[in-house]
Amino acid sequence: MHGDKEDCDSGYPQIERRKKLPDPVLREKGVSLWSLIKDNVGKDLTRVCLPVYFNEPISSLQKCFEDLEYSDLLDRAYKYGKEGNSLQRILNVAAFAVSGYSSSEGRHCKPFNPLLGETFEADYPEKGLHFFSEKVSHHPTLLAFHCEGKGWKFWGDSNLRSKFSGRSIQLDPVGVLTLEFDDGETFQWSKVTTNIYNLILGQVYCDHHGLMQIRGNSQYSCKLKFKEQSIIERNPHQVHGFVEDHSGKKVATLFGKWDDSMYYVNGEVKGSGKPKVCCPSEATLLWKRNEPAPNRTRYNLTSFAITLNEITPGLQEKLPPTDSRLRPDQRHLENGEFDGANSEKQRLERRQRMSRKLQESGWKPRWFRKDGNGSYHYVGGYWEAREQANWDGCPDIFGEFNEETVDSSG
Ligand SMILES: CC(C)CCC[C@@H](C)[C@H]1CC[C@H]2[C@@H]3CC=C4C[C@@H](O)CC[C@]4(C)[C@H]3CC[C@]12C
Repeated sequence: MHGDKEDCDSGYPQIERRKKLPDPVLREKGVSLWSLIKDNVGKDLTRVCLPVYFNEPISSLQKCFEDLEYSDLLDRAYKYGKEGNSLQRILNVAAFAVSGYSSSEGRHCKPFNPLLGETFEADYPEKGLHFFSEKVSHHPTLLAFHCEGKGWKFWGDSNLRSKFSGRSIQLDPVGVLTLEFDDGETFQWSKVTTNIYNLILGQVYCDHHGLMQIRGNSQYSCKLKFKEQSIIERNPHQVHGFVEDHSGKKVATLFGKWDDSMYYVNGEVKGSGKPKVCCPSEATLLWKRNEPAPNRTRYNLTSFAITLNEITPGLQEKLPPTDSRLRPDQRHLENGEFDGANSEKQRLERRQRMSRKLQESGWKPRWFRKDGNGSYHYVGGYWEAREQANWDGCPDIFGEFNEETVDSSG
């Protein structure tokens, strides 16, 4: 296996990960989404209680890590910047910011809404990555994450504002994502608007639109436009934008599709969408989406997403009691044990209703702190605690709860 040796990053252990989800124990019975939605019009989408039929077997803490599938773009951006190539750095950062959307294509299930204090760790030495996320607030629903890669750190918190508008649900992400390279260069951007269509008839799907601005202390900034789909759109999912220098001069043009690939050409190329001169043969490829998973299920998870809820050999003993992988309803769903999944989900949701009280009585996240601007920062210590298998102060959030501690008004 001579080639393999060269491909893998020397020094990083390879972890054998699964290629498919477990085969379901039972067949699932369908449920009408509309019959459930019509009773919930105007409510916060993240808090609507739906049967597990509408869930995919990963939590939003895990889904957050899906945005890092193409983290090698950041490794590349770090190397380029270190060699003094600031333009290549921002081009790769921009491609990374778009690449996170590719996993949403073909997905139509809702991730599990984590319980307050639930966490998720992803130790991917084969990618040179350490990722950690925690649900830091239940009202409003807030997640925070912190990730370290080869030469960079990436962090942020995610909150969604949702609006139901008859034809679709609109999700507006609130908050900024920050990327900091070890040489001190930083970039910040926010995610664009996501719409979910076909809630009433047909297959549910999502689309993304809006302007993404990537800025920081670099000499370059980048503007990317995610084009809103229209009924007559023959070429959906388009992203188009420019890298600009301090004076506002366009030094490179980016174009592509969030579910497929991104390219660039030097200089300014006018015309939005797919400019004629910008056929891929004259442009340079920055990012191309991985092949879809060969063993696709109804959930349409990517090969990368399939690995997120797996408990690889030796991992169970290392996890804190709050990790998403230990959440029983999600595990049941993954195994195709739908009755168990539904009853456990109901039990945990009942339990979750005491979170508001918990939060009001001064509950604080274990691994993140809120700063003056209301954004969350990792306080550190998770991987150190894991090293010592010391999970003091990590509550048993998935177990039975004591009825007396719950407000009977719910
Ligand atoms: C009502 C239910 C059954 C419909 C299922 C809707 C699916 C398509 C929804 C539910 C939650 C949604 C995700 C929620 C949050 C984000 C973060 C955002 O920055 C990009 C889109 C993304 C990743 C959404 C994609 C679409 C999504 C997966």
